[in-house]
Amino acid sequence: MASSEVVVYANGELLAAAAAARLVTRLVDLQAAKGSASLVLTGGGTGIAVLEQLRRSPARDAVDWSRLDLYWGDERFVPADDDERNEKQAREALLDHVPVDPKRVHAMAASDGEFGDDVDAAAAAYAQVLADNARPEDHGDVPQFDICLLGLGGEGHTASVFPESPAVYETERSVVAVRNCPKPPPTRVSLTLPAIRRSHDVWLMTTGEAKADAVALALSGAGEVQVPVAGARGQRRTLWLLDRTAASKLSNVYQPPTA
Ligand SMILES: O=C(O)[C@H](O)[C@@H](O)[C@H](O)[C@H](O)COP(=O)(O)O
Repeated sequence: MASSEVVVYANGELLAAAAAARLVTRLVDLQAAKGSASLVLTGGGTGIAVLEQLRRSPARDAVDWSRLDLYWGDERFVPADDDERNEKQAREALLDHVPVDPKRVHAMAASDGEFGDDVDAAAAAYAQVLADNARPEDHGDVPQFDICLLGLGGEGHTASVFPESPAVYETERSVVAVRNCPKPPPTRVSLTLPAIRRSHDVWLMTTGEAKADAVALALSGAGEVQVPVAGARGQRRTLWLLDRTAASKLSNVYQPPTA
């Protein structure tokens, strides 16, 4: 398993802008190499801020948006038009402004969608979407995502996988329903850690003092049951993109000058 890399930015604004620039370059390189790319989006303030910055980037349309496969790491199980939906926030921030191929945008079901309020059916259906999009070279029922973007919570959750929750113990399924989620809204659909680990690259992006303990625990070898983000590792690369406050409990990492 590759070691983690840490990059610290002076503040959250710079982190989001630099992560967006990094994403453009990586997607362009992937498309140059293999004609397409796959990206897993995340909810949360930092994840959406990166998409906002990507929309505003002068290099944005160097990406061939029509050859990008888009997935979500998790989704709030609420009506499609609810402002809490990660998909709605992603569309407003970026996807409605670029020419993505609708057939290649794989959103998780909403609670007023085809499965109604059956969140287990919604989770199973998304697992099937992943299986349907896995190729023989992926060796399993989950595509080998090129990049998986994730945020994290102060207690160590990532996607909607929380400490000591049923989801964190899941070793077989790629997607699960989450109930009584400590972070509202309470009902969600989430990739599991084994599914996240199918990614080539995992980029963990967060800001704020409140995340510093979880960052330090995850990077110092904490177990994934207590600190789920510690289990969010890429096959090839695990990249932590932090601002100075989120990195404040780390030693021997380069801290840039305050902007
Ligand atoms: O749907 C969600 O809520 C997210 O997927 C969640 O995992 C989020 O990324 C973290 O809670 C960080 O959120 P902030 O960046 O807003 O702190």
